[in-house]
Amino acid sequence: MSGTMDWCGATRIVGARRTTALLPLLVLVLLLLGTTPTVTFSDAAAASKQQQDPGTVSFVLVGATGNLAKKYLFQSLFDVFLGQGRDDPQLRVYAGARHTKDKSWPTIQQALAAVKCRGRHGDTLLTTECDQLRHAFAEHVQYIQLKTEEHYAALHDAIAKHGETEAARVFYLSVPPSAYPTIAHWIDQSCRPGHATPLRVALEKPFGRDFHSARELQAALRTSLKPAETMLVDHYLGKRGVLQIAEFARANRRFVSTYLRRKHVERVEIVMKETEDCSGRTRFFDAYGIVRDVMQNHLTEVLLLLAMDPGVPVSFSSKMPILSAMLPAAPSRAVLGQYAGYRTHVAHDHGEEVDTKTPTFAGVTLFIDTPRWEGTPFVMVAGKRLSERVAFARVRFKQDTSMVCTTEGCGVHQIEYHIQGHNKPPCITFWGNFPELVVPDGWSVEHNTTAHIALCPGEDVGSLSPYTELMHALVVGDRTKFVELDTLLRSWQIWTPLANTPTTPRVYEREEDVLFALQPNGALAFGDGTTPLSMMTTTRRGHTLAGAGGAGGTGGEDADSKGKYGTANNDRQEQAERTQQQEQPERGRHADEL
Ligand SMILES: O=P(O)(O)OC[C@H]1O[C@@H](O)[C@H](O)[C@@H](O)[C@@H]1O
Repeated sequence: MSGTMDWCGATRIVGARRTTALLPLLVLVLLLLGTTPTVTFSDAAAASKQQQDPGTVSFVLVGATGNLAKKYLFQSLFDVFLGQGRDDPQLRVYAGARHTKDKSWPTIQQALAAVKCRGRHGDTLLTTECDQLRHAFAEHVQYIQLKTEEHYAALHDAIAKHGETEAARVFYLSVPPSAYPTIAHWIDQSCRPGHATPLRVALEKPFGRDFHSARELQAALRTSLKPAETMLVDHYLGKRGVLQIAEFARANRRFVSTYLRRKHVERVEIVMKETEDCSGRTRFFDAYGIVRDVMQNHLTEVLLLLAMDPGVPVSFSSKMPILSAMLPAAPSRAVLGQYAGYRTHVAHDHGEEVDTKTPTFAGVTLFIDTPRWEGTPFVMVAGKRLSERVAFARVRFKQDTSMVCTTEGCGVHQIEYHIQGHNKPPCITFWGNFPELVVPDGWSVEHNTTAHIALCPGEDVGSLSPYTELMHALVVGDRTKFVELDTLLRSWQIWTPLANTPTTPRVYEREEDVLFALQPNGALAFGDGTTPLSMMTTTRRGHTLAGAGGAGGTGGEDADSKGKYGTANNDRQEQAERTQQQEQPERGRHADEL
């Protein structure tokens, strides 16, 4: 049920009840118009047969002995398995790797034995019940060697042998991207399902390292797979904190389209800070750098969700107009840094000194040339070995905007979309005098002081980890949580000018060394290490963008302060604890690093 909330926090229930009341009227109108579809006996029989047999989803995990599979994919498949109802297609998992079964199977068995019962369907189970389910899941997993085309043909036969109605055939390629074209070719030639069964092939990042390499990879795949058959994974699209952006906008279309636009917004900040360094993974990282590693993909997706028209569903058609209107990321509007010690890590991983200029930190201003956003800076910040692990997006409003000023004056007025960090569940926090907000279905309202309010998404089935969300989406065929090849290419077009321009990054010992300021023309400039400048601070008051006015960076401080979640009920507390567990950073999670 939706509710609207005025600024003082009074919630009035609207929406759902009104829709229910209108239903009989709608049916009557349809009947009078004669538009009700006629259901024949055979349709009904077919429908009921279909209802009885939802079929089986064949889920082929290619690279099943790799890190990603061990750490995330088997667990997420188990989460999906636990959440399945009687009407859902059953899951049959084919775990594939290049070696023979006797070599690979022990690793897979270990991964299967380690899966946990968690989430709404798992948390309340007794140990014995969980053991039984783990066992039942393992029964649904079978090993298949996948090294040659013949192996793919054998897989095809093995699937057919079960004689089940195949609801979908899914391949998850957790292998180095250089192997994608060959595997896609083998799938196309020897392991395609019948015409009635959809084929979905999920591909991990990195997909290219610039526009040209991504286009080449796309062309190589297009000879084997149709665009509708490829689903590009960006695990940020499975994060609760990212999913909430579009959910909020959907329920608050009027608010978003009225106030989240250049007239009111001073700037938008998208920040992802990590405490981890790159030691042990510079063989991958040094060839990519922070811009390619997280900005071109994760943070661009967050930007798109914030900037897109709230009235349309998340899809190619909602993202592409924004991407098409984005100006290329220009070196003149960027600051780049490299943490001190990075070269030592590279030398250690490569076994020799390398004169590397790869950035491990970047701040970049982007502009979207549309009537809604023209001239509004979207400032992205990402970096390794910084002071805290946190990710958020923040909309800062102009100080002269009446809608964000109260009779007491204009303080800091902003909306912060918390994605992760600070051991807090994802919520959207509002500072300022905002007009009516709609509380989306299943969300809760958290009050702190009269000045702050947060809308928090409820816990959804499948929202345990981003990979669970994505696995579920793959099984049901929900493309909205994946990246389309064409939008990816456009994103590379935007980022390639910056990613491919040689630069000398500023070496930083501490985060203070890379604080920067936004100039009126959108350019960014580093400070001298003592002047408080940056918007990337979430925990300290007083750090502000030069020239932006007002105290910056108050979001985290207030949200962290005592009492913010002090009234939280147990559910939310548990959710925070789970968030904490998930927030342990992972190293080398992607296919390239297996
Ligand atoms: O924020 P998360 O979920 O830990 O993801 C961040 C990671 O995302 C990956 O895509 C990058 O390759 C890593 O460098 C980065 O650390």
